[in-house]
Amino acid sequence: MTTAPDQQPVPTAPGDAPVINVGVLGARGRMGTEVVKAVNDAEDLELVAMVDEGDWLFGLADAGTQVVVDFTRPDVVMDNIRFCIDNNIHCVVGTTGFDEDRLSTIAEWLAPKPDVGVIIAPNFGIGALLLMRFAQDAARFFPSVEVVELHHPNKVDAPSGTAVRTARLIAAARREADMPPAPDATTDALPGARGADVEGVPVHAVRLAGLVAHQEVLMGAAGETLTLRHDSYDRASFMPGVLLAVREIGRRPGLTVGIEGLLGL
Ligand SMILES: NC(=O)C1=CN([C@@H]2O[C@H](COP(=O)(O)OP(=O)(O)OC[C@H]3O[C@@H](n4cnc5c(N)ncnc54)[C@H](O)[C@@H]3O)[C@@H](O)[C@H]2O)C=CC1
Ligand SMILES: O=C(O)C1=N[C@H](C(=O)O)C[C@H](O)C1
Repeated sequence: MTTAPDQQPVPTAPGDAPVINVGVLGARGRMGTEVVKAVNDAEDLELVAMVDEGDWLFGLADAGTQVVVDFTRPDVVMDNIRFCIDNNIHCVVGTTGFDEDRLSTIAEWLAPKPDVGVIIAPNFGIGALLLMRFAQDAARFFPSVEVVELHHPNKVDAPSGTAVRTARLIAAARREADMPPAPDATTDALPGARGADVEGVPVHAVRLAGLVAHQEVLMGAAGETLTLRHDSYDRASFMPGVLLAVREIGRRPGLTVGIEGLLGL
């Protein structure tokens, strides 16, 4: 403990840094449960609120939450972010479902709140982020590209947020290199057979018992292919990235998309 100027005791972490009060939204879900464990294990973080469906959001503010971690559902996450911004609570968001419209709306909400931060991260896994970077770098060398994401069967959205972001990054790299559309002579296909079209990159979603979160990027050129693959076998793989975002968000007001910048990638 240290003493603040108003003589209120302020808990401190080892090294005398102030402890960060964390609230978890979606605390009873697969990711939320893991975040609760990770926060409880971190000496510099204090778990002050666990909120799930049906609970009162004001519990977060009442508990003195400084940073919320949201792993809920695409259909409720915008309301949660709005609540956090209105209550001057930083928000680290792993929930999927963000398009340009949603990001612009959040930026508008943040405009009158220059001290509040929102980090939206399609994936907190270091390996997944590296895969995205490698795919971006390799994109201009291969005329053909397809993204395949593979997940547990309880996932509500498809394709995954990570796959959409990966495809968009690849598409941007291809545009920058003035590449033509990938060769594909298909004129006759059952609907869905060629996957979803994300800015010209086909994205395929597999749902399979036994899986957690996996992604492949397949690239092809004359006589060769390159396969990049990442596997999250356990949700613990996302926790270092989540905790990094929680610790950093106070220094990053405004809207941040992806944690690549926090990792120096
Ligand atoms: N960015 C990343 O690295 C990762 C993102 N995700 C994403 O996180 C989200 C959650 O994934 P899971 O934990 O697997 O789902 P889940 O279904 O296990 O958990 C979601 C939880 O949110 C709760 N919830 C629903 N509405 C709520 C509300 N209005 N307020 C508070 N809680 C509410 C549910 O009751 C449930 O406990 C998904 O969008 C998923 O794609 C998942 C893994 C990693
Ligand atoms: O629902 C999941 O499990 C995951 N969701 C995120 C996504 O949609 O990209 C991240 C990771 O793939 C796990």
